[in-house]
Amino acid sequence: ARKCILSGLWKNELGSNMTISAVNTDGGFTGLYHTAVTATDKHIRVSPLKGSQKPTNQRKQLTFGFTVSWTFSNSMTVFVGQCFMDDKGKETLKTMWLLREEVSSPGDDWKATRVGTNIFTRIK
Ligand SMILES: O=C1N[C@H]2[C@H](CS[C@H]2CCCCC(=O)c2ccc3ccc4cccc5ccc2c3c45)N1
Repeated sequence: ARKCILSGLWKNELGSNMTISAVNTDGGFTGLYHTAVTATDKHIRVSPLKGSQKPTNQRKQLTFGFTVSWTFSNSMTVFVGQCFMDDKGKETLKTMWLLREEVSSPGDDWKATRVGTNIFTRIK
C-alpha cells in the first residue's frame, strides 16, 4: 500500500501553507511556514520549521511533529499530528498545535498559550 510522504507543499483550512523538505534517514525534516493569520499586529514573515516523523518503513499513516519559530519574535508554535491516506491515495494531515507567545512576567504565563487544530491537504 502507498505511504504518506510529508515532503512537498501543504495548505490548511486557514489558508496558511507550508513547504516541507525531503525527510532524512532518521525522520528529520525542515521547511518553511507561511501563516495566513496572526494574533499580533506585527507583520508576519515566512518562518522556518523543523520536525521529525516516525520512519515510514514502519508506518503507512505516520505520526509527526514540528516546530515553527516565528521570525523576528519570541513566539513559537508546535504542531503534532498524523498523516491519513484515503483509498484514492489522497493524504490529509490532521494536527493539533500550541502557540506560545512571549509574555512580560511569570504572572502572565497563564494566558501565554493558545491551542487549536489544523487540517492540511496537499497543494498540487
Ligand atoms: O496556520 C496557522 N496559523 C495559526 C495556527 C497555529 S500557528 C498560528 C499562526 C501564528 C503566527 C504567529 C503569531 O501569531 C505571533 C507572531 C509573533 C508575535 C510576536 C509578539 C507577540 C506578542 C504578543 C502576542 C503574540 C501573539 C502571536 C504572535 C506574536 C505575539 N495555524
